[in-house]
Amino acid sequence: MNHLYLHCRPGFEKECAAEITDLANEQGFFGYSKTEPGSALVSYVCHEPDAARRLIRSLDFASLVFARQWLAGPAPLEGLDPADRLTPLLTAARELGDVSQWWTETTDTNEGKSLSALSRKLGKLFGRELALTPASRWRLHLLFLSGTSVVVGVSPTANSARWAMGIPRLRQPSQAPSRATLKLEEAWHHFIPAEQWDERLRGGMRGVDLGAAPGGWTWQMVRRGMFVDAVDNGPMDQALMDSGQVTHHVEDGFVYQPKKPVDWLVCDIADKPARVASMIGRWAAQGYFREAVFNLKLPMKQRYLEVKKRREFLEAVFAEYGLEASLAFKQLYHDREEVTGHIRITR
Ligand SMILES: C[S@@+](CC[C@H](N)C(=O)[O-])C[C@H]1O[C@@H](n2cnc3c(N)ncnc32)[C@H](O)[C@@H]1O
Repeated sequence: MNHLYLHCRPGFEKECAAEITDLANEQGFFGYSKTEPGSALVSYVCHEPDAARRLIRSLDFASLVFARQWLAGPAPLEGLDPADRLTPLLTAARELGDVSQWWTETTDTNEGKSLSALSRKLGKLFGRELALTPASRWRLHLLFLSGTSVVVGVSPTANSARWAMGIPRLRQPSQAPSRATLKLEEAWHHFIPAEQWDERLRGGMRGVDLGAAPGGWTWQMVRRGMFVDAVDNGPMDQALMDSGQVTHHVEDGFVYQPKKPVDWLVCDIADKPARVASMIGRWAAQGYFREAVFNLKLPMKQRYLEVKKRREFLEAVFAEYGLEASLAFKQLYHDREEVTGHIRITR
């Protein structure tokens, strides 16, 4: 197996391909990326015949910005006979060794949506035949590219997204003041392990939300029992203000300073990525927060390079101020022309 397949947001294939090529090369894996604009899928084909499984183990999935999910496998099975697709799928799956679970997937495209009924139907039949090994650290993916072409691959359960296609099934909470609320919820799911939520998203914590109106992100913090300073010239949702846990500051988020350090800084201001990163860097240098989630709106061109530059900038700030911090970026499912950053200061 020499293919590494990466799901991404449609329209971001170029970024996803550039990123995997760089990261694979850094680890000494050589190959080439294949993709089509709008396909929501990138294949990185390793020159060495059996390298994909080693590659998916040596890279840290969390370090990829533009990949939502990934799997390693051989070239796609093509020309499947609609009269019996199951037999070749099972044969290909068994060749990949023990797995503890399996998923059917499509790409995140209209074509993918049109295949979801078929993939579910075949998946049911497949699941009855495939024996699982609960102790295995591998998961099987059946990625339907068309009715007759399927990728059969595997991903390490501990080094991949927790959701099929990397798409979390989050429900829009009916009381939340905006749809943007799901961006912060997804960010927390992505960046904070479930078993650490009670410690890192605790009631009584203090948060600042820059660019808060109408309050979708503030609402998430309030729901966790936090007290929030919400900074925005625009109006905040009244029911949220009635919670008594929110103070609205009608101020410029780039100028606002907290009176005391806070546990959480979140920022959803749509502005130049360099301006947002520089403000986040200043807050970090001054020790104003312990964890931060922020959005960087990406320009139309050089989006991969832009994220790289912002990462380097923030890492330079951490080094200059002697901060121990983890920094990660991800283009989340609920992100559009943007990526979400996360910082955790550990010392
Ligand atoms: C995408 S909306 C935020 C949505 C919010 N996160 C939610 O979940 O409801 C961006 C907000 O940033 C605010 N904004 C833009 N520039 C700002 C600035 N310099 N300071 C503070 N807020 C700003 C806008 O008024 C707008 O309400």
